[in-house]
Parts: sequence; structure tokens; C-alpha cells
Amino acid sequence: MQVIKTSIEGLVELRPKTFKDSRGSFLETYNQPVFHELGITAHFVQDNQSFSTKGVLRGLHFQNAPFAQGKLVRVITGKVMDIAVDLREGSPTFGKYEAFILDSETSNMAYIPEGFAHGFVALEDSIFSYKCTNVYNKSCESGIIWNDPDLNIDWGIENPNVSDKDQQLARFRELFPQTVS
Ligand SMILES: Cc1cn([C@H]2C[C@H](O)[C@@H](COP(=O)(O)OP(=O)(O)O[C@H]3O[C@@H](C)C(=O)[C@@H](O)[C@H]3O)O2)c(=O)[nH]c1=O
Repeated sequence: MQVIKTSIEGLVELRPKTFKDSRGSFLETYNQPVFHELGITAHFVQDNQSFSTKGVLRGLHFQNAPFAQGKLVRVITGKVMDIAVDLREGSPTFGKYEAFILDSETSNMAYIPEGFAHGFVALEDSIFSYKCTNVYNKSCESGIIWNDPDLNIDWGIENPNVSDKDQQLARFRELFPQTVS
């Protein structure tokens, strides 16, 4: 398992070793002792899967305490651009984001700790799979509008397919008024 650090503390890309033979391929997507050794000691309690057609954008989502979620994300088929925004107050990279291209060919993953908003856009029809460190809690759901002008995320797409719910999400400066000048 190769770990690639990002400019944001705690946010990493993971590249598992894939074993290929005449039958196909094999890889470990999660191995607790290995992850612990890599410094990812999160305890996962829920696994999710979604399917998105090309052009679908989901996010930017997070859950508030006490149901904040760390996420280990990857695609099973297809390709997405995955976005994680640092919302940890006091973090030197607060309000900054990182983008990952996740695809089934490289089987790479991203580990997104608690305290981040998360979203992705499907660059192909994609099955997206992720482990979470906390369970779903509807009343703790929150999010930021995908095209927020303060976050200024380059999604690389003009008119993504966004759910009605996600189109109603708040602006970054509405949620964090004290941190935006
Ligand atoms: C996230 C979630 C949704 N649901 C239900 C609620 C709703 O009826 C239906 C679809 O929910 P959503 O539209 O919120 O699904 P989706 O937009 O795929 O939500 C996900 O987006 C990505 C970007 C994330 O980071 C995830 O944490 C999660 O928020 O599934 C659950 O039952 N359990 C869950 O854990």
C-alpha cells in the first residue's frame, strides 16, 4: 500500500498493490493492521455504495458532531474526481481543498478524516464505495453548495447533474461567517 500525502494534514491518497494473473486481479481494499501501521487508526462502522451516471455531482457533504464521519473512498467501476475540503477550525489549511482522480484501473483510494466536506463528480458511469467512521444521522447532515464562490473548486464541468437537495445547500460563508473576510 503506497501512501501519498497531500498539502492537507491527515488527508491522503492510498494506492493498494494489485496482483494480476491470468484469471484477473486481486487487491486488499482494507486491512486494519496495515492501515493502523500507516497511521489510519479510524474505526469504520458503515459501508456505503452509490452508482452515478457520467456528469452526476454529489456533495459537498458532511455530518456535524456527534456524528462526524471520516471516509475511506474509492470507485469499483468507472472514474470520478473526488473533492475534500478542510473544515477543521484552526487548521492552517481551513477552507482549502484537494482533488483526487479515483478510478477502477488504479484502484486508488482517498482517506478523508473527520472535519472535511466531501463530494465527487462522475467522469464516467461509476460505482462509488466508501467506509465511514460514524453511522448516517439525518439530523446531523450538512453541506456546502458545490459551486461555492469562496471555495472556488475547479470541478472541470459546466452543468453537472446535481440533486434538488444538493442545490439547496448553504454557502461556505453562511456556515462559517467568522472565517471569511
Ligand atoms: C448517506 C446516506 C443516505 N441514505 C439515504 C438518504 C436518501 O434517501 C438516500 C440518498 O441520500 P443522499 O442523496 O444524501 O446520497 P448521496 O448524495 O450519495 O450522499 C453521499 O454523498 C457523498 C458525497 C458523501 O460524502 C456521503 O457521505 C453521502 O453524504 O439515501 C441512507 O439511508 N444512509 C446514508 O448513509
